[in-house]
Amino acid sequence: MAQAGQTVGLLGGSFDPAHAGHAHITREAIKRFGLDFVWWLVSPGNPLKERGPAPMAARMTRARAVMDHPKVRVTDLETQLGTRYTAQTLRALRARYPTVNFVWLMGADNLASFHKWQDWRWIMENVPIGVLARPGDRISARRSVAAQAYAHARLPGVASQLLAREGAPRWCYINLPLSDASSSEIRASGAWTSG
Ligand SMILES: Nc1ncnc2c1ncn2[C@@H]1O[C@H](COP(=O)(O)OP(=O)(O)OP(=O)(O)O)[C@@H](O)[C@H]1O
Ligand SMILES: O=C(O)c1ccc[n+]([C@@H]2O[C@H](COP(=O)([O-])O)[C@@H](O)[C@H]2O)c1
Repeated sequence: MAQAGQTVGLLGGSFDPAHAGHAHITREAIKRFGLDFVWWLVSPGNPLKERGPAPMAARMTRARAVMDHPKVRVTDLETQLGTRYTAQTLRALRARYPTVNFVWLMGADNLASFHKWQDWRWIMENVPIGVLARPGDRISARRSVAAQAYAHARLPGVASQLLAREGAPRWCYINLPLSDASSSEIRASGAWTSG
């Protein structure tokens, strides 16, 4: 799926359902971080969420309809690898694709709670992280435990093109036109049947 030396952004999510906000941040990440590809990792289930998501097949089908782009692959890699926690997924992907430069991508809401993730310091130390602005979370994310603990590793937004090549620990917060799309709102509206 990728060749030696290429840069691949990983956007993990429940995608329950995928929406225009996911497509928007993916296109922005490709441009701003200069990525060769982005792989969407459609999660078997977020370890921190109690409610199970809609069936995998339905989420994959919807994700492919929302994100049709030559540089983006919608994958069930976490199901294939048997991993649920991001640190485990990243270890497994690095072992499987040792010559690919991975970048973890996430919305600002996830930086705000990143210090609750399993082995979050290992992730910071080993994989560059691109953080995409999201309405409501811009300030809390930049003041978060992870942002403060790794303030020294922050790459300014104007230098975002370097993120994938510079090596960890390195994270970069980018401002972008905001999208207020969210899966929970779509579920609450009744437009998507959850599992
Ligand atoms: N509108 C958005 N702007 C910026 N980032 C987003 C947006 N929507 C989702 N993301 C990011 O995309 C990734 C996957 O998101 P996820 O599948 O959890 O969707 P969600 O809309 O956040 O779902 P929920 O509302 O159920 O929490 C996360 O890193 C999340 O922060
Ligand atoms: O590894 C963890 O501890 C962890 C905790 C919460 C979320 N994640 C990952 O973050 C991504 C976004 O999750 P979600 O449920 O907000 O779509 C998805 O890939 C999850 O597996 C990972």
